[in-house]
Amino acid sequence: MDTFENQFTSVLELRDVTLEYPDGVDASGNPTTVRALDGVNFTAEQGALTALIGQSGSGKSSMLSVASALITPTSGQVLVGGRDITGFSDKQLAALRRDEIGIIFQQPNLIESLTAVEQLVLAEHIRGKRGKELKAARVHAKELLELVGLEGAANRRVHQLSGGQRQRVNIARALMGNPRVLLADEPTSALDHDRSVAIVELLQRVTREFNLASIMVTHDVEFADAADRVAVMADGRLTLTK
Ligand SMILES: Nc1ncnc2c1ncn2[C@@H]1O[C@H](COP(=O)(O)OP(=O)(O)OP(=O)(O)O)[C@@H](O)[C@H]1O
Repeated sequence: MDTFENQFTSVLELRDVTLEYPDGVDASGNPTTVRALDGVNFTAEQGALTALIGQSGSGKSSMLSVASALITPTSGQVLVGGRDITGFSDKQLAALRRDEIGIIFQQPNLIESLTAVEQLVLAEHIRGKRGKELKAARVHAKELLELVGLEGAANRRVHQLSGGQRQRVNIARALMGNPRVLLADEPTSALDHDRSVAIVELLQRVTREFNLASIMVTHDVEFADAADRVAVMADGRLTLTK
C-alpha cells in the first residue's frame, strides 16, 4: 500500500525546465548558448517505466542529466520526493544521487579487478558502510544478483562476464542503494537484439518489484512500445505519447 507521502508527493517531477549550454561566441564576441531543454514538464510515476525517445541531439541525455541531479537547469524546478533540488548544495546533490537515484549508463562502468558481487559491495562501502553492515550488504548483493539472473556468476570478474551479464551487474548495482528513481541512458546500445529485449524486460520487472520511477533512453521504438509510458523529445521539447 502507498504511504501517505507517496500518495501526495511525486517521486520525480520536472517543472518548466530549461537548460542552456554555453556554445562559444557570436561575431561580436558575445557568448552564445544552445538550448537543450525548452520548457520540459514531466512527472515520473512510481512502478512505471517511461521510455524516452527522440532524434540524436534532441535533448534526451540532457533530460536524464537534469533528472539525475548531475546538471542544474538554467530555469525551472526539479523535484525529488517533493523537494525542489535546484537550490541544493553540491554536498546535498551528491547525497541525493547516492541515496535516491540509481543510474545505469550505456556501457557498464565496472571495475575490471572486482567480481560481480564485489562491484555491488563496493557501492555500499562508498556509501560508508563498514563491518556488520558491509557483511549484510554482501548478502543483499547476492540476492540482487540472483534477482537479475546472475545466481551462478557472483564470483566472476568482469572479463568472465558477457555484455548482457555486465549490464545485469550494472542494474543490480544501481539497485543496491534502494533508490526511488532509476535512470538508464541507452542501456541496450552495446547488446544484440535478444539480449536487449531481456534487459528491457528486466528493467520493467525491477521497476514494478521495487516500485521505482524509471526512465530509459532508447533509440529503439520496439523497446519504447514495451514500456509503460513513452515520452518523445524533439528540439528540447517533451511530449507524452503513451
Ligand atoms: N556539454 C555540452 N555543451 C554544449 N552543448 C551540448 C552539451 N551537451 C549537449 N549539448 C547540445 O545540447 C543538445 C541536446 O543534446 P543531448 O546530448 O541532450 O541530446 P540526445 O538526444 O541525448 O542526443 P543523442 O541521442 O545523440 O545522445 C544538442 O544540440 C547538443 O549538441
